[in-house]
Amino acid sequence: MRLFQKQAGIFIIRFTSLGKIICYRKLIYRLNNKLIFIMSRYVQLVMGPAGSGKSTYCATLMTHCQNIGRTVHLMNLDPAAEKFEYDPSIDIRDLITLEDVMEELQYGPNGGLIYCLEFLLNNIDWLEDELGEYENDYLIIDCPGQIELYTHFPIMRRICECLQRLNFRICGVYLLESQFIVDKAKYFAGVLSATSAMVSLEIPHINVLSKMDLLEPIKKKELKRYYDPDPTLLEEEANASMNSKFHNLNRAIVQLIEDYNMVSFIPLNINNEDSITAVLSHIDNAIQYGEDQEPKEPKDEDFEDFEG
Ligand SMILES: Nc1nc2c(ncn2[C@@H]2O[C@H](COP(=O)(O)OP(=O)(O)OP(=O)(O)O)[C@@H](O)[C@H]2O)c(=O)[nH]1
Ligand SMILES: [Mg+2]
Repeated sequence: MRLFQKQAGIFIIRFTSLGKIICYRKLIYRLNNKLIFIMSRYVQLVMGPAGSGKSTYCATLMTHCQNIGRTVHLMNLDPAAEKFEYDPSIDIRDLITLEDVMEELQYGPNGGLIYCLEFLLNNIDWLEDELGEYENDYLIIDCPGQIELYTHFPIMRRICECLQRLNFRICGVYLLESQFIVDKAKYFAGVLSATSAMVSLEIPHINVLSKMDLLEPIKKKELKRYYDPDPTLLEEEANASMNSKFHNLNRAIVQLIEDYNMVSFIPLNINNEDSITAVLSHIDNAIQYGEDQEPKEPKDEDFEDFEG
């Protein structure tokens, strides 16, 4: 028997990292004439370019969370995904698959993917049903690798709005491959794509440098400068290695990076437990995980105390 009775919701107003205001609903339950807040639900939206290591990151986090006793669920948003180390609890392929769209509508892979996600938005009640009203929920969402989904189509934004309506606190986790970042031009390109996702989604956001285990020690040292770099210094270095006609562009990018104050990256070595713990604690901090503990449904023996 369910002991809690849902009573109402109150609206909480918070500021995002961009200084924008977000508003979410917190449920209030009644138990023996006492009103109790129910803890928010949490979600990591794992994004990044194709092949950046999103699915591997999701599997690594699932294993890590199991080891530390945290219950998390995988959700797959990639209609073209083939297989997963962990079975997704929610899977867009149960609604629509890229293969069917390409076969039946003669779409190419990229157009087909956009079609699938727009189909999801047009059937958002399917997603809402799948997400349900579970308490104490923590989801890790594996997203497709097409960055246009986060940058110029409002698809991911609408999915985030749906999650926020259902009381999820979302952290965007944007993966970039560490090998590419040591090249300044690629660093700027990576920062721009991550900034674009952050600005369009307006959710707490962290950048992760993936595949650190593949870097040679000498490159790792070099990369440290990029974790929290001085953009002006980077501009000087980039200018030194680029044609002068790009200098104004470099200046503009550096200005943008400074304005949004988001140049920091967290390195992730999936073979190192401390590295995984560090990434998770940054995310916990961003979504204030565990800040408000949910009242657990009392066991029979505890219940006698409640009744006095
Ligand atoms: N050594 C190493 N390989 C990795 C790591 N992360 C991913 N890979 C490899 O990189 C390739 C791509 O990884 P995925 O996790 O499938 O990347 P993805 O971002 O999910 O790719 P898409 O879904 O196609 O966009 C695979 O061959 C992985 O085994 C990592 O941290 N270390
Ligand atoms: Mg993947």
